Amino acid sequence: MTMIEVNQLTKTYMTHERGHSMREIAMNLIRRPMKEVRAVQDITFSVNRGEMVAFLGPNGAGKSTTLKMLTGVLHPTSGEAKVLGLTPWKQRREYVRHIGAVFGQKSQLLWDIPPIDAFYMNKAIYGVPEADYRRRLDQLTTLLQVGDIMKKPTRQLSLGERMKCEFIMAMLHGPQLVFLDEPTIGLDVFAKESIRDFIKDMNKQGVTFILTTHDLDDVELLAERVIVINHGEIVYDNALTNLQRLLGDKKNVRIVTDTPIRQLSLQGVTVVNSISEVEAELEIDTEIIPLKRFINAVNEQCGIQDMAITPLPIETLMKELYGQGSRTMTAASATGVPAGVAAQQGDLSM
Ligand SMILES: Nc1ncnc2c1ncn2[C@@H]1O[C@H](COP(=O)(O)OP(=O)(O)OP(=O)(O)O)[C@@H](O)[C@H]1O
Repeated sequence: MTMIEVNQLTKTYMTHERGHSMREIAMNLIRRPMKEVRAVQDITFSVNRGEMVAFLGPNGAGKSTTLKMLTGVLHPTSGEAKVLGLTPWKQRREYVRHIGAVFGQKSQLLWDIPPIDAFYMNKAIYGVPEADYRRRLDQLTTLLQVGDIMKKPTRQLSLGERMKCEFIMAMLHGPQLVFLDEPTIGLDVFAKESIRDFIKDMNKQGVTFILTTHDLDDVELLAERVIVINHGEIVYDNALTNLQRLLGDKKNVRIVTDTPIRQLSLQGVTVVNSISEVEAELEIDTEIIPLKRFINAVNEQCGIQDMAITPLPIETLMKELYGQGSRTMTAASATGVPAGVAAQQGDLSM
């Protein structure tokens, strides 16, 4: 069942152009020309109930602008979005009852007040019945292992403790859809694990999540589907596992040899990190050189002492999509279908 339906959503900001030279700065005192910034352009996608979607892109790609429109904070320049059957920026009052949001860099708690009091305020704002509130608070505090810390003023909490309370705050009214913006930023490995486990648990219980993050571990551990936006346009919308196939059959190989690797000369093999004379990280294109041939050739030329073969790291995949790698590509160009359609087909026919 479709929960989010976005159709050709576009947002153009109008900003004042700033001069840099003394003359331009002086001219700006009299007249400041306006400039258009196309933050999001014609994006179309849909999300089903119960999905966990990572919404990714480099800095300035248009992620926050999209999330602001989907949470109803910002009006689009054109296009439509229906979330839970409502238009977020038009029916905001009704809409916010059904959604939650957690921002890693912004707090929804009140600095001098203990989280438990802020929770109670939210209960009143959302009109959550006492019995539902108690049941949810119990469940959330158990899952996140939050004990008495919620009775301390927020300013005394560690970042990990505060983030757990931010999640409770966002979930107490029982939202069906939750927007997460960098939910694990700055957390240590234990806090990250506990937050990620919590998100997975809530997702299993049917909550839909839209996750924006620059932490690719979050993506690998949480999201099955990835939407990548770049320069305001969707360049990939499909399963995370299919990203691998989009790049062809490339593998990452870490290798230790008997003789120096620089003597190795093979088509389809690139040294991405030279660790020592006899140890390196290679990227191999198995379409050009199948694994078996690669292993035989390396053994003959340099002698293999140790070797580990893994899929390309997600960072490499993302760099390619963000256009900083060796080639820029889009799901649409690789598959012959519009990026928004690719996910619904569930597979990339390559
Ligand atoms: N209020 C605004 N006025 C003018 N331009 C804006 C405004 N907000 C964002 N922009 C511009 O719109 C583009 C998209 O910005 P947005 O904040 O949506 O990107 P983002 O993908 O969230 O980036 P980041 O990962 O850095 O948070 C950028 O070029 C940004 O400078």
